Amino acid sequence: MNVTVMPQTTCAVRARVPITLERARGRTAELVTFHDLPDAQEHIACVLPHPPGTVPLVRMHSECLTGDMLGSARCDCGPQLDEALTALADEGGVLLYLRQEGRGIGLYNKLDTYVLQDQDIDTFSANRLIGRGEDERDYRAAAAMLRALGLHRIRLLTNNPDKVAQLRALGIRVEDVVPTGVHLTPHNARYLSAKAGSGHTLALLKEAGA
Ligand SMILES: Nc1nc2c(ncn2[C@@H]2O[C@H](COP(=O)(O)OP(=O)(O)OP(=O)(O)O)[C@@H](O)[C@H]2O)c(=O)[nH]1
Ligand SMILES: [Zn+2]
Repeated sequence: MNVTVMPQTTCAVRARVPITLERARGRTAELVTFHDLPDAQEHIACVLPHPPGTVPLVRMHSECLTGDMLGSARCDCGPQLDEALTALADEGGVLLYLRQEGRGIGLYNKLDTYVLQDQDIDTFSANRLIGRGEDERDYRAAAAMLRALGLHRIRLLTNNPDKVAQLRALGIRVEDVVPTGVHLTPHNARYLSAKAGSGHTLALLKEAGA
């Protein structure tokens, strides 16, 4: 094994592990692990080199086991992850894969809300009905990871204005916001519609008539 793990007491890079990713056009990325992240979760950064002197593209992707791994059609997470990996393969940048399953409520709770959503309750109201917040995520760990990677200026790939606002409040210079695509299908139309209603910039969704 050729991985050096360096002891640290503040949030810092712990190790960089090269890995070839079929979902990133077969490019080799560095998977970066960290010491002392604020929420003690095992978040990772997936780094693809960007041209020196340019502001890197960053995607903060919240874990969705059902969408990212199983290809669930209920949400747009899987296509968004593929879109991000393809863009990062093309121009370089960083994917922060954040262990914030179910917008922070966890996998089992998310699956419980699916049962409610099948009774015509939207994704945000369903969270409230099980006693949780509509969106429990914060991006302190993401900001710490970016700092540990030496990235203070970024372009952020998202349709979620809250991610931009939180990162800026945490001292990261978000110089540009790059919209993600609108991966609309008959299965996720209600989900995307609820996201648009909660402030996500999904203008194309309206054009698509959902
Ligand atoms: N609680 C809950 N979480 C969900 C549901 N569907 C997907 N998620 C989670 O939502 C997170 C992704 O958040 P989204 O609201 O889809 O998108 P976003 O990350 O806020 O915004 P973008 O950066 O534009 O993609 C992931 O952690 C998913 O696990 C759902 O129905 N209920
Ligand atoms: Zn999802």
